[in-house]
Amino acid sequence: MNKFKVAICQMLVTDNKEENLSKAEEMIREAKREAAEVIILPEIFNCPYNNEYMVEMAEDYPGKTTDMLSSLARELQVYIIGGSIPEKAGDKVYNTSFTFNKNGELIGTHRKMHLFDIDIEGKITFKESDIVGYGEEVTVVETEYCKIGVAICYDMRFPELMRLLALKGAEVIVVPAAFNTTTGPAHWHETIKVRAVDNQVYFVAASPARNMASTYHAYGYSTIINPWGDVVASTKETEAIVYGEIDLDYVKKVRQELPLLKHRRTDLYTLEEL
Ligand SMILES: O=C(O)CCC(=O)C(=O)O
Repeated sequence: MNKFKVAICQMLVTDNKEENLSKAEEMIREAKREAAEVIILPEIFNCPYNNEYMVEMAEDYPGKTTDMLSSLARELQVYIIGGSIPEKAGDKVYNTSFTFNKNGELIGTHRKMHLFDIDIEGKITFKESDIVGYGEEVTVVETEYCKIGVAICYDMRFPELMRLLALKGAEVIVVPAAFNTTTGPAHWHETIKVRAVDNQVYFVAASPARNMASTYHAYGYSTIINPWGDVVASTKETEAIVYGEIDLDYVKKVRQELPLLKHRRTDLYTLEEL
């Protein structure tokens, strides 16, 4: 089984949780009709990406959103990488991605490790760490196809983490993300391309659609890049499902022809997970 089809549901997220969940369900069902086997949602898909909403709408695991993802995965016999949601754990909130296998079992939980605390003069200020706790684990999930590294948005700006995912065996890296109309045009395409090329993986970056009625204007442009750096599939800022084929033989081929991972000078430098 060296090929499989992935789908990114680039959905429009509003401040109505019920609407967001129905939209996610509708798009997941549509992706299944198109024979996707791994279906991916964007970062913070059940509420707006905004500190007040994230606190107000945070859910425990298991909860309404994760129950829905799990039962859809089981019913439709697909993997679901459930974007991310604000997860309540005790008195903390995390920005967390839950992954379910075809039996609806939870096979991965990634809590965003790098929090988006930025202040770009005259453009955008965001301080996620005011309300979100730091994740502490590197996440690689085992699927029947291959290992998939999962990280969330700002996490992808840290090449060390992306490299660790590849060193832990990931042949695909999936990143639910929500760049914005300042950092998106500046860095989105370049970052996902270079992470794919550096680590010789398929890189799947899943954004919400842009909602100008919301306080945070997501960039959109969900994209799948292959290990050579070619765009497999992409879209613009409006709602859409992006489909692409992952070819694991191609990962092998690129890694054989240009053996970057083997040519690292680990006698001179190392990268380790503590
Ligand atoms: O890195 C960026 O430019 C955007 C990051 C972000 O929006 C996030 O981490 O949610």
